[in-house]
Amino acid sequence: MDGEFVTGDVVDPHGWQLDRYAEDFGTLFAEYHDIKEQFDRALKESPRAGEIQRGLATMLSGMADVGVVVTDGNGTILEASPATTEMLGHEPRLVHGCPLALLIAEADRKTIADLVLTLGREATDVRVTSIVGKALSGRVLRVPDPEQGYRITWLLRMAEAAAGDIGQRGALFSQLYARSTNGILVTDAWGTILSANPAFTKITGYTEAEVLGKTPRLLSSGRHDREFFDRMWQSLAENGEWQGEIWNRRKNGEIYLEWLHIIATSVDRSGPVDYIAMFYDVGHFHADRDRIYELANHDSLTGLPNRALCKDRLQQVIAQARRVGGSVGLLFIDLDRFKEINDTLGHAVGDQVLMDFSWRLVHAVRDTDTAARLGGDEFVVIAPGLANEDDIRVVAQKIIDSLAVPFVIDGRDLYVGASVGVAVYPTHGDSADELLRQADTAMYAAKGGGGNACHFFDDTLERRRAQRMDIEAGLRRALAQGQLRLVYQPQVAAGDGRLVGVEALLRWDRPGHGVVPPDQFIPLAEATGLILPIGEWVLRAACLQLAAWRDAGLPPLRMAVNVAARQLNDVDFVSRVVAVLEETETPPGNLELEITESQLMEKMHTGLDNLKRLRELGVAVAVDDFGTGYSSLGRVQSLPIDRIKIDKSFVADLNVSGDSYAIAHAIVAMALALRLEVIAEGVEHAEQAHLLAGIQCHEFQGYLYGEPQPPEAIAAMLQQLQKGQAS
Ligand SMILES: Nc1nc2c(ncn2[C@@H]2O[C@H](COP(=O)(O)O[C@H]3[C@@H](O)[C@H](n4cnc5c(=O)[nH]c(N)nc54)O[C@@H]3COP(=O)(O)O)[C@@H](O)[C@H]2O)c(=O)[nH]1
Repeated sequence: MDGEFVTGDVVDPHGWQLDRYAEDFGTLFAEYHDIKEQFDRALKESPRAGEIQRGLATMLSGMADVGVVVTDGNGTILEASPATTEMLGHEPRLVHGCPLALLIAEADRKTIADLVLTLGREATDVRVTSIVGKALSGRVLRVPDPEQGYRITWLLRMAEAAAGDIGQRGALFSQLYARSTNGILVTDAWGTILSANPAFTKITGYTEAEVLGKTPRLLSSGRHDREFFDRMWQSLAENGEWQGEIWNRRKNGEIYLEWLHIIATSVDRSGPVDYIAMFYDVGHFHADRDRIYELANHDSLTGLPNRALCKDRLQQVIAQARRVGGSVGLLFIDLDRFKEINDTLGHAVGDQVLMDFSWRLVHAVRDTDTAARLGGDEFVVIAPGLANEDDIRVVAQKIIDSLAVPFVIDGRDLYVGASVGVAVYPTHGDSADELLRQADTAMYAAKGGGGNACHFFDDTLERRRAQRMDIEAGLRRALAQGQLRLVYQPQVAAGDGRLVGVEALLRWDRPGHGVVPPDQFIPLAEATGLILPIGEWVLRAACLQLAAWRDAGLPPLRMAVNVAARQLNDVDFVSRVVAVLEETETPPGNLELEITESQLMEKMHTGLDNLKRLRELGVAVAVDDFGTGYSSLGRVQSLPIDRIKIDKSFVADLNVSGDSYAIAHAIVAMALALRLEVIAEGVEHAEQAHLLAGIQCHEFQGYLYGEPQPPEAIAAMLQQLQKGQAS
């Protein structure tokens, strides 16, 4: 009867209907029941059925720690006691009809098979590991059976922990298995779930009991196609493992993403393998990752792509254009007067303007274009396929026009403009960096022309940009290497030509370039912010010079120092000036700050506030280049100033019947009315001085009285003055 079940079905213990051991648990369960029913029927039909059942029942009852498994001569399980559940990973009723070898770990299956084939009448000791990793030790008995030839009774016990290291390690692994936050699932070679740990339940919502005997397919989300699983199985077959992200479905229907690592446990690839699947829910990692990606690639204020993503997109569209011989238009946008808004109304208002503008920008361009914020008030638009100058100008004009309507923030109408620089791939550059640089250069040209305009890149701009960069780099070194110095131009009283003050004027002794005049580098220093350290250096150097003359016993002198807009609007300006005055022991009344009329015409809250505070401290304020900015009388009246400097352009062509004379006259009259002092600059000829004195101009400055000169020359003049006063 070997190999033949009582009903006539052929049951091979080593090839036990494996093809029927279907993946699907339902089928599997049905098969077990089929077999069990057949066995039960066979028992009922047997004349000794009652005796057998009674014997089994007696033997199996009350053996809580000893598992008893009865197999036929082929090793097919006929009966199993309740205690085997934990050892073999299945309830006794589920293992009926199953070859015992299949419930034993791969490595020990041969031991079981050999025992079944060779077992004599003597009891034999056995030590194996079950499929669910339980170390088992016990005794095997061959019991004669008149009907079946013989039966084999396996008396199994879980191996004691004291049995050695393996036991201890087993205990550790058990803990790991039970307490791991990773879900762990063990399946046999056919995917039947043999065990699942508590974390599995926590993640999927299924208890172990609910999944035992089923396949992992019950977790399927349906999101992966056949190729996905083909690749997984291929990797398992070739490498013995697979890992990756997989969408699965929880018991409550929710789909989630897990990181899954499957290991094939077979050492010997020739036989069937078991699989251990370990996984964890990576949903929250993904949420974090998405957030990190968002932060890394998008501007947090406007939500637009940031510089990094912009560059990435630009590289992509350039690569695409290169492949198909296409083009890419790049528009570099810088807001005009934005800084003023930021400085005067604060950053919250500035931020609102930037947010509103980004919205307008996105709506001014096509969906296929990318609008990005590079930082500050700099934006770009990447327009794939755009190369024609007219077409690009249309886009640029739309952007400029979008700003025609004011931003209404906190009930205030705020107007900003836009300077747009354009560079085109491949005409102006063939890399993202180059194109961005060229468009930036073109933007500067648009801004230099007064703003609210579009300018295309050309080679002249590139040369000018290179020059600018050269000056900027040189200027940084100049400050550090002491290449800056001050010269001083006399200011004299109109009545007697007495020296009353000097204007400190900056010079840069640039190695290899000679003396660089300030108007060649001050605008750049302002644009780059270098004016702040440079301006502070000038202020300190001028005050130190005053101290040196004072220490030399020379009479006190007014020192006029030019202040750039950026300095004046710096919130720390007052404290910096005060610190220098204290440090150099300069009386505030000896210092005069020169600001241009155009600076005063700008709406500068911080700047005006700074001036007021400094005047309260005793520092004088003069308005430079007066007459060029068309200030109204009312405006001048409200300003915290002491002196007006008539611009040298009016002085240059002064004659009694000319416009300049009329303007100079009006300026002096206004100044006198407002009780302001007046100094005329650029006085080169005695005739000019004569005419200016005639209209009651108080002081003169110009080549007629002395060019800007080194401190020693001024010291000599002061000595003369001293002598004159003494005699
Ligand atoms: N922010 C700062 N600006 C500064 C500083 N030092 C100078 N400057 C500004 O640079 C501009 C050019 O200055 P500079 O080349 O020194 O020219 C000055 C005089 O040399 C020139 N001048 C004086 N008298 C005459 C004259 O009779 N004829 C004539 N053609 N030129 C003359 O005028 C310049 C002084 O101008 P102003 O300041 O307006 O009184 C100039 O705008 C400087 O302000 C600095 O440290 N910081």
